[in-house]
Amino acid sequence: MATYRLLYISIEGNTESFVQKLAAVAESEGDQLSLLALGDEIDPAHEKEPFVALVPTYLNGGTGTGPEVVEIFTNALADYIDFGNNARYLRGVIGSGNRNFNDQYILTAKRYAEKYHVPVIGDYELRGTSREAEKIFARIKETLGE
Ligand SMILES: Cc1cc2nc3c(=O)[nH]c(=O)nc-3n(C[C@H](O)[C@H](O)[C@H](O)COP(=O)(O)O)c2cc1C
Repeated sequence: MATYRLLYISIEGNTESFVQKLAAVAESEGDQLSLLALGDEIDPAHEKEPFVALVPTYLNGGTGTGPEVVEIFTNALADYIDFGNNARYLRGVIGSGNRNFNDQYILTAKRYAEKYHVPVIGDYELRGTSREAEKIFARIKETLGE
C-alpha cells in the first residue's frame, strides 16, 4: 500500500469530483491519497514529500495563448507551490478545462509545466470519467513512485 500526495484547487467542484474518482480508484487498488485542497483560507506550509498538482483552467482576456491571457481564481494554488521549497517537490501536473476554449484548453497546467519544469501527466474535461481516473491514477503512481 502506498500513499500519494495530491494538491488541487476547485472553484466550482469539478476538480473535487475528479479527485473523489481518483480516491475511489486508489482505494480499489489498496492505495491512499494524501489530499490538500487549496484556497485563500489555507495557510502556507512546507511540503515534505513529492506531490502532483491538479490544475483547472480559469483565464480571461485574449483569445489565444499570448501573455495577455490572465489567471483568475487559481492563484492560491500557484502561491502555495511557490512558498518556501514546495516547488522542489512538484513532480507533475494534471490539467483540466473545457475543450470549448480551444487553444486555451488546459493552458494553466501547460504554463505550470513550463514554469516548474515538470510534465503534464494527464488531462480531462470538467468532472472527468472513471476511466480517465484509472488512467491518470496509473500516471500518478509512475510519477510519484510505488
Ligand atoms: C471564467 C471561466 C474561465 C475558464 N477558462 C478556461 C480556459 O481558458 N481553458 C479551459 O480549458 N477551461 C476553462 N474554463 C473551464 C474550467 O477550467 C472547467 O470548468 C473546470 O472543470 C473548473 O474546475 P472546478 O469546477 O474544479 O473549479 C473556464 C471556466 C470559467 C468559469
